[in-house]
Amino acid sequence: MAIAYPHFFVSEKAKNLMVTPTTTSAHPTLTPTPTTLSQDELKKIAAYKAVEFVESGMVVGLGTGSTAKHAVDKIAELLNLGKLNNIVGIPTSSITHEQAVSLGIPLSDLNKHPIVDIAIDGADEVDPQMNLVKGRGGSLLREKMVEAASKKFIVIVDESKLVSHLGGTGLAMPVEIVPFCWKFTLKRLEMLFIEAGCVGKLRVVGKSGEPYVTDNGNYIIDLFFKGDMGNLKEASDAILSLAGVVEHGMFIDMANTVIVAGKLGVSITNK
Ligand SMILES: O=C(CO)[C@H](O)[C@H](O)COP(=O)(O)O
Repeated sequence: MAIAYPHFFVSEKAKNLMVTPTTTSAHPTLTPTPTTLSQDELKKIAAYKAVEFVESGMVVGLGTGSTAKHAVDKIAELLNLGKLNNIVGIPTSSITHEQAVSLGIPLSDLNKHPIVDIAIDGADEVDPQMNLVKGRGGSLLREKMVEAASKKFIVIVDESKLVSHLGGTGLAMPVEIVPFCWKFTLKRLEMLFIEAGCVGKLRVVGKSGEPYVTDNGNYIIDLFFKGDMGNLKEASDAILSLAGVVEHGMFIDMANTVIVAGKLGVSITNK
């Protein structure tokens, strides 16, 4: 269950950073009446705020999803206006690659740029310790590679993504696996969390029943928990210990900054 913001998560430090509806000068183009903001407008506010941290000459990890898309759009806009220069983007998925190419953002990869100055990406869940679930959009592996290589990883979310603990929403915790004998891997994943009533489902494309295939040619098993999956680090280690698992969608202790846009304003929390 998503936790209503700002009853938790917004630290005193973050509260001081909240942009109230009256501080229009801080966001001259981003402050319509807060009560009328849609979820997508909140995503855009968080994304635009994150782009303020991007400086000319930086190598920038470009996230994936409907929130990160706004950040990519904004970076392109600032490049076109000459307000940012010499940016190199490292896309975290083929879809973001396509978006960035269409907008004229110069791109590279981790082979050529192994150190990323800043990465900006959305998340599916954010807990009070700034741990994340990512990958409901299917790009968790490249996202994790790029974000692990980043000096600063900024997470951008609307307030609906805030949770008290990961996996407790009953929504999917994605695991990328190799296609070979995927049913066997699915069963082994379920067995790891049998006490938490874990059910795994192969992600499929629409109603076709065809497996969803990631940018890396793999499948995704979505894990659903009835109970608590327990200690995150232990859960992570257990999942990664299974042969056939490529990566999972828990991003533990990776985010440096979380920007949350909610009806009351924007909070920025740094680790
Ligand atoms: O992890 C992701 C994609 O793999 C996305 O960041 C996550 O799913 C959030 O997406 P959105 O911004 O559309 O809510």
